[in-house]
Amino acid sequence: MSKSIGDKFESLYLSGKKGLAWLVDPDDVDGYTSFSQNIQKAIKAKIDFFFLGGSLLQRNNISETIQLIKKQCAEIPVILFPGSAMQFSDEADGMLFLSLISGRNPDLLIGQHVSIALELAKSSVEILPTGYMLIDGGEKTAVHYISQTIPLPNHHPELSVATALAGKFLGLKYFYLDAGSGAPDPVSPEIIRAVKNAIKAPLIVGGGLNSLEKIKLAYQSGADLVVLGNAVVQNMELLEEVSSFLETIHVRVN
Ligand SMILES: CC(C)=CCC/C(C)=C/CC/C(C)=C/CC/C(C)=C/COP(=O)(O)OP(=O)(O)O
Ligand SMILES: O=P(O)(O)OC[C@@H](O)CO
Ligand SMILES: [Mg+2]
Repeated sequence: MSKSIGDKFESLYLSGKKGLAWLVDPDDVDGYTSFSQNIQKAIKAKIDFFFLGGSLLQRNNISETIQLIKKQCAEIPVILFPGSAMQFSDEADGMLFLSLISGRNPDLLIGQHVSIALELAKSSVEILPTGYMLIDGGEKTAVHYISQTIPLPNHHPELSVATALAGKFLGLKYFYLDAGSGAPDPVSPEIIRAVKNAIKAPLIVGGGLNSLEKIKLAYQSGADLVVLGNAVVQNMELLEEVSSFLETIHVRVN
């Protein structure tokens, strides 16, 4: 792979272009045929990254899922978005090395990281040090429950800014604002805007982005990379809709 994933994140941030990631839940990967068809749709929609992971995975099929993706497209990077250190595969291109800085659960700030560090050092998986911040999306989501942490309020930007800045001062390079999967309210434009202005670094946004309008608003507020999970499970065509929208703005940017 020519450019590193970190470089790709940086260039989205620096160019003002917008990226799109599809979050694949390995538990949902059942039939080879239907998954293959969806991969084809994702390729056609020119997604930038596959994200792979879940709060609570039931099956041990991460490597198998990566192989299915790689068989059809070796070019689009597969990035682990792990709920725990157990969700590791050295067949991935990269791993969001998430530290849950919105919470005060030491295991998710540093514990899981220690348990996988030696294995990561031996692998060629690219490590992406990421400040992961849960934002209140109006409902308790799986990530809130599993992490046993309290999300940041969705309408109090100073708290999110202070949290993100602390992460930046600790050396984290990328930031992920997540309202939690299937959240009724996505991360608010004011939080996205305030965090982006403060950190001046690549910003990933996800959780509850289930319509083109919500996705556009996230991009316009400062998201460099949007992550879509549940909405795509319901309707694969959303990837194509977002892609068409991105083509129009990319034409305007250049
Ligand atoms: C860096 C290492 C080794 C581990 C990270 C450990 C951390 C900080 C985890 C954060 C807390 C957590 C449980 C995150 C999970 C994030 C994730 C992959 C969510 C995907 O969505 P789901 O919550 O599975 O959605 P569904 O319920 O819709 O499947
Ligand atoms: O499934 P959705 O709501 O798109 O959320 C994606 C991801 O950001 C959750 O961690
Ligand atoms: Mg899941």
